[in-house]
Amino acid sequence: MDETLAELFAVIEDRKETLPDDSYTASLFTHEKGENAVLEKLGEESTELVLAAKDDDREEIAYEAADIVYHLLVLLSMKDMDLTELEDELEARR
Ligand SMILES: N=c1c2ncn([C@@H]3O[C@H](COP(=O)(O)OP(=O)(O)OP(=O)(O)O)[C@@H](O)[C@H]3O)c2ncn1[C@@H]1O[C@H](COP(=O)(O)O)[C@@H](O)[C@H]1O
Repeated sequence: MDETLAELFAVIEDRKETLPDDSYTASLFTHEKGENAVLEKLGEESTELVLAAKDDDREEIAYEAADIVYHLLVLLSMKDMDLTELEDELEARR
């Protein structure tokens, strides 16, 4: 899981740097709404996750959770944070 997150974060950082035309990630970094675009996504997907959980829909829970994790990593990158800051916080709670 750590490796998956690290690889995804590296792709996000690359998209931020290179801004390819066909990249959804790049479109979040250049969105006219600024960081609100990713913040709105996180809000919408949190609601969708809650609904999936209430329905006991395991497939939908995994889908929405993945959407949230991806957009969370985009937010960290947007704030020029590193994945280790999240990992350090989680480690400090063990
Ligand atoms: N993990 C993701 C990822 N998760 C979600 N998304 C996009 O986030 C958007 C979510 O929007 P919506 O919630 O409106 O859409 P939805 O989830 O299809 O529909 P609902 O949940 O609303 O029913 C969709 O366009 C998804 O494609 C992602 N886009 C990209 N990635 C990763 O980022 C990499 C780089 O992608 P590009 O930047 O597009 O090259 C990819 O290889 C993936 O590894």
